[in-house]
Amino acid sequence: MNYISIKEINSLSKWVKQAIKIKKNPLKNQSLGKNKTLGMLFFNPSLRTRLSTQKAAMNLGMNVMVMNFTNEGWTLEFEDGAVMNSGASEHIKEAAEVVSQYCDIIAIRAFAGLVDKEKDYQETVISGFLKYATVPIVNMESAIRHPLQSLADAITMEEFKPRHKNKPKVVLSWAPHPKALPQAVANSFVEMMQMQKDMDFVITHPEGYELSPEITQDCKIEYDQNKAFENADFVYVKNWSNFNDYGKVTNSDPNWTVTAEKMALTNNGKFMHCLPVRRNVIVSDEVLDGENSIVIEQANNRTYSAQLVLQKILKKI
Ligand SMILES: NCCC[C@H](NC(=O)CCC(=O)O)C(=O)O
Ligand SMILES: NC(=O)OP(=O)(O)O
Repeated sequence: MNYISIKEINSLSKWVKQAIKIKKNPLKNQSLGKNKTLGMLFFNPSLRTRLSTQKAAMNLGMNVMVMNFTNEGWTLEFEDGAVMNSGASEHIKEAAEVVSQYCDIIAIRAFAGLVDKEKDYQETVISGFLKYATVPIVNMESAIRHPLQSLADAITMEEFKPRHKNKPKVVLSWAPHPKALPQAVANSFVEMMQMQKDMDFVITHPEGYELSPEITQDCKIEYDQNKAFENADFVYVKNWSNFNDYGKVTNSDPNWTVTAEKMALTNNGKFMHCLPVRRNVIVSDEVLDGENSIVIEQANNRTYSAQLVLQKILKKI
């Protein structure tokens, strides 16, 4: 079993319940991972993913090895048949086979390069590991998906959803950012929301900032952010760079920053963000520090999302 996309989950509501159960007693399965090794490979920086996944593995009694490829690993080649006479020192074929001998599970973080859309949306790095590794692979944010994050988001919404309402309203809102960021978090959030049975979902972003239509499918899009916020129970905020004008920042309109005035349009809505977040660019201090901000608990749930995934894989190996 691999965990590459949230679509791998057969019943989201069951998984969320299981994760909440783990949260109540995280050390219950301490012998499950005994003498098993998790290898965590990072091609990009991380705080939450690195520590929460390591924590989850430790809760299961696993050994953990972490490697940063950004400045410590050989530059890898992913193309079959490549003549390796320039930058890359090692082919994914050897690298993945070798790491598989040291680890029982390999977890990988490799963001989109945001230059070559086709390459990013083909998931070159994670596909290379899937092809050549001989052990299960866990996605810790690939070019186009962040399924450990969206599982944690689903857990968080289950904990905080208003009990009196049978169909909470959830808004995914784009917000400005100075740098070009991947679409992965937004893509996985959309895919997770499509699996929710009893939630109203709307995406809001400036015109031209549409995510991949293959991801959003028939999701409702509202270009007026204020309208989208009306009566929302959850506001999930995230910047992404342009998918059509690929990887470009074509809009940095501060009117899209989430402020207390905008949150006042909601149904006492909760504010969510995967973090790290740029204060007073994505969201005002007032909202982020306010009582409806659930970002810290959301980050806490990353441990139980990762623990559930590792637990399921360990039971199968
Ligand atoms: N894993 C959570 C988000 C990671 C990444 N954010 C970032 O790179 C933010 C960096 C900055 O704000 O400088 C993203 O958007 O996919
Ligand atoms: N939310 C998240 O994935 O955070 P990190 O990038 O710090 O791991």
